Amino acid sequence: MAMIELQNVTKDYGDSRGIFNINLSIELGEAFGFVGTNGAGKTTTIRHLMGFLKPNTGTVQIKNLDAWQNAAEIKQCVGYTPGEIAFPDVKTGWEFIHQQAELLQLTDLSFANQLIERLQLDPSANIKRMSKGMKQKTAIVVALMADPPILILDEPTTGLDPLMRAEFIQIIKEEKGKGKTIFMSSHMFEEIEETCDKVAMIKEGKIITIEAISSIMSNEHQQFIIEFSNEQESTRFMQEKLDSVAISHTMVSVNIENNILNEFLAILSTYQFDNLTEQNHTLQEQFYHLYSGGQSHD
Ligand SMILES: Nc1ncnc2c1ncn2[C@@H]1O[C@H](COP(=O)(O)OP(=O)(O)OP(=O)(O)O)[C@@H](O)[C@H]1O
Repeated sequence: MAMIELQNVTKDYGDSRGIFNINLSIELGEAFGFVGTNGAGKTTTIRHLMGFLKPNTGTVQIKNLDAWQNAAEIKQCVGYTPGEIAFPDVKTGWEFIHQQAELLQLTDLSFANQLIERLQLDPSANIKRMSKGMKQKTAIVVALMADPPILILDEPTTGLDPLMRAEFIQIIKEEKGKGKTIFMSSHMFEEIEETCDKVAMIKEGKIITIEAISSIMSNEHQQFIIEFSNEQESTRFMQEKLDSVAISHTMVSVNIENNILNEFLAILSTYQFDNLTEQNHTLQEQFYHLYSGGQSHD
């Protein structure tokens, strides 16, 4: 069952800015990562999920409810951290936490207290004087404290130091273990690798790939960087029917399925090259490959 579903969603801000024909489906209990460069369209997509934006075309649904029309109802079952945290007019972290608890009709703050302790947050601090990391921690506590079945997190670890980021990852793993459906954008590839089942990459407002993390990390394909002896050789190699991307005038990144490895090596032996290195299978490597290659997933 899809808990979060976007079908053909477009929000066109003009000048090729916005999001275009977005299709995403996040199943019950799935942790789904969302990555892309600055301005790629992550926050715009997430704001549609929260019913803050109405799409020009297409449908956005959470638990089969229209995200725009049923925004109030949806908020009761979604924990959300915004990309840009702006607190209402409250003095302290505690005041904000209590105010949000009241809105959620939450009387038991024991989980909030556990999170506060684990994230080493001092909620008595003046909210206006809080550092970016402290504000982020406060937003995380509020998003998670009512134990909602769906978490929508827009770059939740921005501003957290490495220790706190590790603690956050642990918390998210535990939330996933409870069966939560999680949609999380991030610039941190490792945290998506560690927590998510699937990842979608967005580039210039369009989804360029959706893949299982396990398949990205698997050894079904290999990624090589070849440094050719000169530009002519690299240009000639780019004509081969292989999944290649030029990194520089003489360097090429190539994705090779294991079953054509021998064929690839035979082809390569007809070229002059100075260096051949195998890359690790990581989300970061996949991201660079697709971003420079510009594959589309319409
Ligand atoms: N209200 C708006 N009016 C006009 N353009 C907008 C508006 N909101 C966003 N955009 C543009 O839409 C594009 C996508 O922006 P968005 O904030 O969704 O990107 P992002 O992937 O979240 O980026 P970042 O990683 O920097 O947070 C950008 O080109 C942005 O300038």
